[in-house]
Amino acid sequence: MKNSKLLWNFMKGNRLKYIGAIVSVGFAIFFSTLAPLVIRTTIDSILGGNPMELPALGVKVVNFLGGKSILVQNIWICSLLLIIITLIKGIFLFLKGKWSASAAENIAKNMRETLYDHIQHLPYDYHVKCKTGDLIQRCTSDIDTVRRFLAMQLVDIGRAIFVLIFSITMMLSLNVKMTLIAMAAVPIIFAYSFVFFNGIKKLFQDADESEAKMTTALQENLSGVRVVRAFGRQKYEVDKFNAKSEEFKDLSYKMYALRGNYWAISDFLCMLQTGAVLIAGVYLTARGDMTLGTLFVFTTYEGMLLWPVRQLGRILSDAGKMTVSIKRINEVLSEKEEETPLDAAKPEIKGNISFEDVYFEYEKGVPVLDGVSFNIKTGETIGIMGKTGSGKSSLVHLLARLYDYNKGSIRIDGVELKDINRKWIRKNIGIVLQEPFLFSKTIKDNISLAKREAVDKEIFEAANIAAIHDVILGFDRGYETLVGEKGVTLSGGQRQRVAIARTVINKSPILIFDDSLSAVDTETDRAIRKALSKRSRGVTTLIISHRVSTLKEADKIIVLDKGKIASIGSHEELIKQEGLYKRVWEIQSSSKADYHNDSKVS
Ligand SMILES: Nc1ncnc2c1ncn2[C@@H]1O[C@H](COP(=O)(O)OP(=O)(O)OP(=O)(O)O)[C@@H](O)[C@H]1O
Repeated sequence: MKNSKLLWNFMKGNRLKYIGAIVSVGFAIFFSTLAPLVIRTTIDSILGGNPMELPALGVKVVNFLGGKSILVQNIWICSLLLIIITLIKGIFLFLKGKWSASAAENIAKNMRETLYDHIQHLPYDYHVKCKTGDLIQRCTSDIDTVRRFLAMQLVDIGRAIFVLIFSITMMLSLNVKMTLIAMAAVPIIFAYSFVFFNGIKKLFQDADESEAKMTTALQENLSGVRVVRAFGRQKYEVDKFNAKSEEFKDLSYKMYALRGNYWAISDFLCMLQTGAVLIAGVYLTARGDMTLGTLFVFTTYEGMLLWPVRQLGRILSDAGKMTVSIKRINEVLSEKEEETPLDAAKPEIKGNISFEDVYFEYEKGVPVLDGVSFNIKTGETIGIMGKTGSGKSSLVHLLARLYDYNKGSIRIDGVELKDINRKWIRKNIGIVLQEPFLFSKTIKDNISLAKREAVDKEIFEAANIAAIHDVILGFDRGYETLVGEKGVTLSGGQRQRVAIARTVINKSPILIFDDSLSAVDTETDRAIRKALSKRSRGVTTLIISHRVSTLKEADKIIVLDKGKIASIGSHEELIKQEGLYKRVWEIQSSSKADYHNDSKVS
């Protein structure tokens, strides 16, 4: 019910077109059923000597054309009438096709855009947890299933109903006994078709799923090609893909074999039905109980009837498939969007940050941050260190309102973070994520992503700060170099630096680097930090790193342990205390000494 309501809502603005398409199909079927009647009258009454057996409207048409005597002398008028009827039918079929296709395309476009827009506004957590492949399938093939149903099958249901109504009414008015014979196998064919397509639906679904598995294997292989090569897993990957391909082939074969059987058996049933009409019709005509023209009408109507009856089962089972797709689309649309109250504050952000007893959990009862309190003044640089999983990324994600904290308080320049507009806060906080994603665009487009109006000078300045300007100029196409899918044409360190340039271009009052200098060497790391501190005076900077050399110049370093602050202080203060920071410093400075000693030796 919820799903049909959703479909009905999406049809808004196109409902009239649909009604027009169904009415047109009704007219087309009406004219299709008229044609055999014209032939019947021509055979029986104009060429033959039988009296005219026509409804009042038919009599009026004959009189309009000049009466029976004129028609006998000008038989071409009957042919002309047939041509006109076929032409009118053609016009209505054209209108049906035009309106239903246009309505279906509009509805599909509407659905696609609504879904895409909705996905853009879903919480970050949804995207972290959802399966991307599945979401893509909902936005593409599920919408296409709905589109195909609306474009063809919905109108086909109307067509089948009109064919049944018109032909049965006409046949009943001509000969009741023959009508019963003509309809005898119809319920059987319909029931067989319905049961068959309902049964094969499961196979359709299995084949669909198997195809999705095959595509996923292919997509994973292509994305992870480097891992595959590095671990020499080509044979394993080929075998895995072949197994999926084999499974898909078997299911598809089974499906086509079953469908082949269905069409053969239903063809046979239809032949039997047509044969029965012919035999009974010839018998009745020979006995003089029925005219030759009426026999012609019955055989023609029989042909018209059987095709939609056979299709109706398929249409109804496809309607089931469409319902599944609509349900899957509805599931995404029912997900709650990130709240952005219109009255949320948009204060001037200077960069004072305070955490007070902050508690945060992803899953109920499993604290990720607990009792976290600290203050940062505008322009300070804060380092964050901690073992993996200690909550460093979660802490900075809270600042960007990618998640909301459960207890405690986070204030930016004295304003509670939860009261600040999400878009506003994200506009004022530049964050370089741990795994930066670059779009398949030019380097220039990637850097100016958050500031479309940026001029070359600003782009170059940002690239200079990120120590990537000279590297970019070294590429044949410079800033116009295209970044491949997920930035594969760039090295890890180059990708990180482009991501840094993309963030610093915006001159946000708060900058966050989530372990985003890990893939660059210590020299470049130092150069970037130096350039940043020169350009970003007054900017509050948070740097997450496992490298003491990156953190030691920070005003304050926060050491996190299992979601709690283990210690906080400057480099000088922390190396005097026992704890993680001191241990890491000792390990890293001794390995540095080893490295230098080794260098000297070599
Ligand atoms: N979206 C999520 N849903 C559920 N749990 C999560 C989610 N993201 C992180 N976690 C869990 O929260 C804890 C803290 O993760 P977080 O990424 O903040 O750690 P981290 O200190 O940044 O680690 P690393 O140094 O490896 O990046 C971990 O136990 C992690 O498994």
